[in-house]
Amino acid sequence: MMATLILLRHGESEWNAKNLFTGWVDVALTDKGRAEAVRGGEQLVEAGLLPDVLHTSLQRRAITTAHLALDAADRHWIPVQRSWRLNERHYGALQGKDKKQTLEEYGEEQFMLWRRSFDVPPPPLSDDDPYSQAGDPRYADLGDELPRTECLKDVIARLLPYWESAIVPDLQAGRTVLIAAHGNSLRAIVKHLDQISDEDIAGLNIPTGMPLVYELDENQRPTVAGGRYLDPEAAAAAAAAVANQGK
Ligand SMILES: O=C(O)[C@@H](CO)OP(=O)(O)O
Repeated sequence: MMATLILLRHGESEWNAKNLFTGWVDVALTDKGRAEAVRGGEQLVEAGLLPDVLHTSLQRRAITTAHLALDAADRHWIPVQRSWRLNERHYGALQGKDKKQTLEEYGEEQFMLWRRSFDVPPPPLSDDDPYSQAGDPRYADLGDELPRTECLKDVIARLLPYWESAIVPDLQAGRTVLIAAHGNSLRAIVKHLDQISDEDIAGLNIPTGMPLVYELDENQRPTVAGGRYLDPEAAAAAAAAVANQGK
């Protein structure tokens, strides 16, 4: 069965505004981020796209964004499933670090390897770091699976089991599925959907608070590669700004 998938990165967070690496640190939305989320919901209504089910990460910025967007669309009541597998990429020892300072300290090549390479994770975050998630009750069930750092390849490996077991069944039932998640967990989904190479995915950036819509065939393959943003010009400008963070 054909189905519609809507990918929504959270609105601007407090650490997006401060230009800090965030990863699994559970920061809130800024006022601008909250407004982006509401606007995202209004865009869904304008496009006639009404989600039937919601999937989110376990992180506040995605959960709040989904709530604000769905509330604006009068769809706040739809069923929701949350999973750590949709969380942002764990940014290891970079969590809490300033992006511009990191670029200056380590140089552009290393900075971009950590930020956008497919398989080079940042150094791991120690469990006694103030920005560690060790001991966070929401991840208590993960045990040894709790990441201390991740590259995009790691994100895809932990996300795909959830994609297959929780999201694909909703798509197969013909539901309109909203996934509210994060820059790098959504890059992982887009890479999978559009079969983007390990090299080319480095150039793909996802803006905050802008719905990206895919029509999927019965095998969950996009009918149009890359999907479509509901406001393509604004999305292109915002994605370019994400690409240039740190500069
Ligand atoms: O800090 C992060 O967690 C992510 C998303 O905000 O940043 P980046 O775009 O640099 O991967």
